[in-house]
Amino acid sequence: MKTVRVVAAIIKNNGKIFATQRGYGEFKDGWEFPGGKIEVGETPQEALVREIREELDAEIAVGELLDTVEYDYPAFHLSMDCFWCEVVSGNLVLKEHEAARWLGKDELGSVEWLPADLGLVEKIEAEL
Ligand SMILES: Nc1nc2c([nH]c(=O)n2[C@H]2C[C@H](O)[C@@H](COP(=O)(O)OP(=O)(O)OP(=O)(O)O)O2)c(=O)[nH]1
Ligand SMILES: [Mg+2]
Repeated sequence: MKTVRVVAAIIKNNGKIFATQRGYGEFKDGWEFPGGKIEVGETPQEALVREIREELDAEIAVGELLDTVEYDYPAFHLSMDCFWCEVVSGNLVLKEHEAARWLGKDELGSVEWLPADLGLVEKIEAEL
């Protein structure tokens, strides 16, 4: 099976996490952490800065790696590095997503996360 290497931003502010709802494609309407596929020649951190510019029109500071999610979808293996991040500038404009919410510790279970994200969400909950 092919492996898809992805980076995701766990954007935190005031104890809340920024969750986004996918606006197109196979996983449309599923909730995720913004980010995307690492391109050839990029470090994971560089890819994440680029993806957040593209998807949210914002500049972030990439902090520590929280987890690397390994998950088998029917059509591919997902390997996703998930970093704690903070917004440095910009207003988080939804360029590709259909919705977004800031979720506190007790609200993390209130959206329909993509299947690969469930373990990660528990880990975030434990650390918030
Ligand atoms: N960004 C992101 N992708 C996730 C998460 N969970 C999860 O299973 N995925 C999957 C969905 C996609 O198959 C893949 C990442 O794709 P993506 O659609 O964000 O990639 P991208 O931004 O580069 O978009 P595209 O140009 O390929 O359409 O990882 C998550 O929390 N965040
Ligand atoms: Mg994306």
